[in-house]
Amino acid sequence: MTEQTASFLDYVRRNNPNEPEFLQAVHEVAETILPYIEVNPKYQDKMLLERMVEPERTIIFRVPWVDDKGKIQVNRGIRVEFNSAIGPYKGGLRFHPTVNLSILKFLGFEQTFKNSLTTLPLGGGKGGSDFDPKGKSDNEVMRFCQSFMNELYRHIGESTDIPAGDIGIGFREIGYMFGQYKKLRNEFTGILTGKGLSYGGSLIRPESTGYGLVYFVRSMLAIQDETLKGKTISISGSGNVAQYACEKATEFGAKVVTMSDSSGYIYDRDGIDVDKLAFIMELKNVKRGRISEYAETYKSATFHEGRPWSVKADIALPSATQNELNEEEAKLLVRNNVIVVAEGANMPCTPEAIEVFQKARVLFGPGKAANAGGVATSGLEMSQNALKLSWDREKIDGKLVTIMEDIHQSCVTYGKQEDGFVDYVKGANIAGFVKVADAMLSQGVV
Ligand SMILES: NC(=O)C1=CN([C@@H]2O[C@H](COP(=O)(O)OP(=O)(O)OC[C@H]3O[C@@H](n4cnc5c(N)ncnc54)[C@H](OP(=O)(O)O)[C@@H]3O)[C@@H](O)[C@H]2O)C=CC1
Ligand SMILES: O=C(O)CCC(=O)C(=O)O
Repeated sequence: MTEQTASFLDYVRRNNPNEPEFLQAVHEVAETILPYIEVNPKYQDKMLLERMVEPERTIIFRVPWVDDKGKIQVNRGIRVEFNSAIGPYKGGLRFHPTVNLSILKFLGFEQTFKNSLTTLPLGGGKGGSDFDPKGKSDNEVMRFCQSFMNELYRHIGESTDIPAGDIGIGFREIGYMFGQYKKLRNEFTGILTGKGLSYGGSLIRPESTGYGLVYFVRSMLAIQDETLKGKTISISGSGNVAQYACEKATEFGAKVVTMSDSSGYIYDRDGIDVDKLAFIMELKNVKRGRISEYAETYKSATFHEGRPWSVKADIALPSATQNELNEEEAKLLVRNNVIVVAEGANMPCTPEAIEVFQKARVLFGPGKAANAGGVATSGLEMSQNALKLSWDREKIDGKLVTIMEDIHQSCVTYGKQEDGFVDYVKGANIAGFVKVADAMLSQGVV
């Protein structure tokens, strides 16, 4: 680490004590952006990174609700409106007991760069609550979502801030929040993305993060003259991103052998085919069950505690949560000859794990590039809402493919080393930074 980076990180640490995830995300960006600023006079002495690490606004609020026993419960709601230089704040909401300011700030900071990479006019934001939807009845989830929106509605709008889903939020939660917003404002506008098709949602949005991830991996492999056909893939998570990454990878001829949840992972030596994936979708999205039930149903599969990274695979797609793949697990993957690791989740690999991959010359796709297909398709949902029309699947999927290929090209442009190896971390950070920085310079000190 250079002296300049160390001193910048000291400054960020002092201003944001007890926020380890936020500091981790800033560290990764600072290591590539500060040297870039150093050789680009246009960006010097403008305090650009200092401004970018400070959210434009953070809203913290009480979310009281009544459970099915008539008892009053209280959770905390947060929305971090990080950066609006290139468009209105855009980013998901997460409902999970681990949610805190550090996690939402790391997500909002990353989102700013990711949204810039999509080429769409989207600023960065993130929000959520420490509410745990797991084990709650539909009515409890509805009452919580309504209470959450009772405060959030003041701060969002189709040209201001447009939240969406993330961990713990699917169609059900988006629907309840949309309904409450409409009731409070008496207006039908696209203030959330990831909506149901019957009230302004977009085709392909549910599939887009997982599909986009696989399109990105296809581009990474293509520059090595490789394809997905016949590759073995290890995926973590069994939620939205993991499910559709599995679907598209299988369609492209790969064999997905693992999926997981917070209780452990399943290994299916024959691969998770279309029918088995349909079982997982029903299990996770409708029955809200545990992944271990897969191994009770399919003889080719076994259930294990822990995480799937000891399983031999050509490609690893961590798609559950932050810091779910550490240095030791990275070494295991490298020992098993992994050739590509691409992040479906946000920051799933620890900095030490990333170093292991890069030293071993494993192609490593950071989340802000590899999982940008979700927010990009949210941008397409916003366009359709503004135009008051709906595009068909082919059109949206075609745009998603183009966006992911463009993001990949931006990473290559800014990240290709002299020996031809592509440092996707550097490429994604610089490409994301340049557009936001240029807009901030044009708009003055605001
Ligand atoms: N949805 C989207 O469009 C996008 C999502 N992402 C990122 O992708 C990741 C997954 O999101 P998504 O699929 O939407 O979320 P879901 O809620 O649909 O699924 C999350 C999955 O991760 C597992 N998980 C959550 N926390 C942990 C944990 N601490 N340890 C192990 N497993 C865990 C869950 O298991 P369990 O059921 O046991 O909790 C579940 O299988 C997140 O990092 C999110 O930020 C990134 C871009 C867009
Ligand atoms: O679609 C969106 O706005 C949110 C996507 C998201 O939260 C993410 O990219 O991490």
